[in-house]
Amino acid sequence: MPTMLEVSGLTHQYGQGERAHVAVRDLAFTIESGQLACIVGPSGCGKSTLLRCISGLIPATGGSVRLHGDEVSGVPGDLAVVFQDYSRSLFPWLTVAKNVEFPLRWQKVSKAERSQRAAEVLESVGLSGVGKKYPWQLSGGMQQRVSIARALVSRPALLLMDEPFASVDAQTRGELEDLTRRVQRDLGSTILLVTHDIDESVYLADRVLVLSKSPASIVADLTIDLPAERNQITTRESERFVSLRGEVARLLQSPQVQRPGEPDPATAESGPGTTTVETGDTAGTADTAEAAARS
Ligand SMILES: Nc1ncnc2c1ncn2[C@@H]1O[C@H](COP(=O)(O)OP(=O)(O)OP(=O)(O)O)[C@@H](O)[C@H]1O
Repeated sequence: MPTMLEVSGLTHQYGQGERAHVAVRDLAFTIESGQLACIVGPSGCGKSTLLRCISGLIPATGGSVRLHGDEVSGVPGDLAVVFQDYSRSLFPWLTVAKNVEFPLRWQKVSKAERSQRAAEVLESVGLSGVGKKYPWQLSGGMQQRVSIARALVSRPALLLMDEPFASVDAQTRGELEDLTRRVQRDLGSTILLVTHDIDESVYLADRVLVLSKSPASIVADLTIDLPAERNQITTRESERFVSLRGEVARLLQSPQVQRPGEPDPATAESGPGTTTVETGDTAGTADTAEAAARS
């Protein structure tokens, strides 16, 4: 599979001088075309900052982001983002169909094609027949489906999702997870999704990237070798799922998972023997990090 996203040495620092805060440091990873990768990391570690840099909303202060080989220096036309807060991202004065068509207004697409594509994509997220309603007439889960449809209507090369299911109830969350995997499979979408939820990351992903605490760096890059067909009950009960979930949880909780040269404050006095995990080069880090987590 060709590389869709290449992040190299990515650093982002907010502010200058005494107020400077490095949110992400020297991140490097690639996402292949058609892959669904999840990012998990502790609260405040820099996940949203990473997505903002990838989407071109804020510039990297170091390193680079490439989308299908082109350097990202502003918001790329073929990238879409789904945010957690659907109620603030949909326009309440536009119908569902007009919300979904909205991104096509900047493309050379006729009015007839706009409405046809909106209808198709609404059908693909299980919302055919609601195009004439307004967002506020729909449930939260349905509104988030509209947001996903709107993101997909322009057939983006990369779909970024920032905690997309954090504001819906558990059952709707499961339905939206399955929808996301179906969309990835049916449309061949490349998806990078940030979540706080370890189970969700394992259930959804082909790969899970585990970030360190702030400033974020990659401490593990796990391949999720579960069968492609997933089921909310049987997959989550499977031995492999439970094992992978434990692996991610151990990585996240491990006090040993520190950046090189930055000892864990809790063990700083212990000197040699403090375990560190290489960052930057993601290859092979999972085993090292897991070993750190288990030691
Ligand atoms: N605009 C900003 N100016 C200065 N600092 C910021 C800004 N945005 C974020 N930060 C800081 O950068 C760090 C990373 O923030 P970010 O929102 O990227 O983390 P996150 O992992 O997405 O957090 P959460 O999991 O809580 O959503 C935090 O310490 C945050 O306070």
